Amino acid sequence: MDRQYFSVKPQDEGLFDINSRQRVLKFILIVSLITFLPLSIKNFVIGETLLACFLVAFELVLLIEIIAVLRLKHSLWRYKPSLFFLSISMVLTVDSFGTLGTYWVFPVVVTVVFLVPRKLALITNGVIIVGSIFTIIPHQEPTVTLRFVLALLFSVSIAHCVVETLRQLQSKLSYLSTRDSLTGALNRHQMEISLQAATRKAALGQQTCIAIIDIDYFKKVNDLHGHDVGDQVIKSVVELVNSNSRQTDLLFRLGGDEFLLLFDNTKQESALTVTQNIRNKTIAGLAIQCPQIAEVTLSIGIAQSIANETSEVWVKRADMALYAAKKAGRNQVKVSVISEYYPDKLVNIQSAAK
Ligand SMILES: Nc1nc2c(ncn2[C@@H]2O[C@H](COP(=O)(O)OP(=O)(O)OP(=O)(O)O)[C@@H](O)[C@H]2O)c(=O)[nH]1
Repeated sequence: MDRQYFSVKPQDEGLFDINSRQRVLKFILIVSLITFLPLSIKNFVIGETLLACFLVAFELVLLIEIIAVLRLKHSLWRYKPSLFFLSISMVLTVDSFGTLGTYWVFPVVVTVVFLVPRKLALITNGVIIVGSIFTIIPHQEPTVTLRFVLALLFSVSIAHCVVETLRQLQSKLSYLSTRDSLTGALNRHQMEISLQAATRKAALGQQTCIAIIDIDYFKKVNDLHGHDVGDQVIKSVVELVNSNSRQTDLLFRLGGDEFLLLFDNTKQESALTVTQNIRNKTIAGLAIQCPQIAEVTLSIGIAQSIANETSEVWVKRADMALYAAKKAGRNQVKVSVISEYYPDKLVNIQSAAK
């Protein structure tokens, strides 16, 4: 169950999440100012004007990009211009200073592997490595150039292996820390984050819905057939909900046999159709996957978002609709309708089609 929201392609991203990335970016900015700014001034003074200009351009673009990330929380150009100026600066450094210039290439290519998303790192390092090999040839004996090439490839390969291992570990950890281990549904912490985001969107006028889904008389399933069959029923319900909702809808396990489905930008009528469909398919679907279970049904409570409502109240309304569905005899969907006296008379529970 790789829902779009959480398949943020960690493998393709830089190694750091947005919070640690902010700390790393500040550090990079300080280090690059301390190292590259004096270098640019020195190159202006000794007459290496082209190299000095590229270093200044790199510093400037990086400065703008990092400030944008820190302030706006997103990158302006995904670091492409700064990486372009950096790669050209490296090639020009080797061209101007020969072997001395190659000393800069090693830390730069390794840093690029660690900090830049995989594809961009490959392109940047490709330009730096190929460019510096061609420019070092006139400065060096072929055997020395060969050593330089081998040492460079060795450094990049080792860095690449380490980063790939870390990315895979990061990806596994991120999966484990966001999911419920039995069903693979997202956990409560993720639910709080997603509901906060949804309420912010609701405040801006985008309406969406949540549905709380609960298996009816689930205790009896455990009591009659055992805990393992109970687990299988829970997993089957999750599979059914996932296969009957969109990739952009998110399913969270609230606990036990209760789940919350957050619809992406969906009106109440559509949420009702989807949940009715899930409810209808549950009985047939479970009969195939858990043949020992005669019948398992679902009760569902739906609530549409309201501008400036807290996520707690929104969930509470869905929960009240679910309670009404249980009270009305189970195996049905109920929708929470806002009374005109909201929030004093919080909700009316309106019966939906059985
Ligand atoms: N097999 C299994 N059972 C669980 C799990 N988590 C909670 N339960 C059981 O699920 C049952 C939940 O029952 P309730 O929701 O309180 O009640 P119910 O029998 O479903 O009845 P209604 O919800 O009122 O229709 C309890 O017996 C829990 O012990 C789990 O991970 N696996």
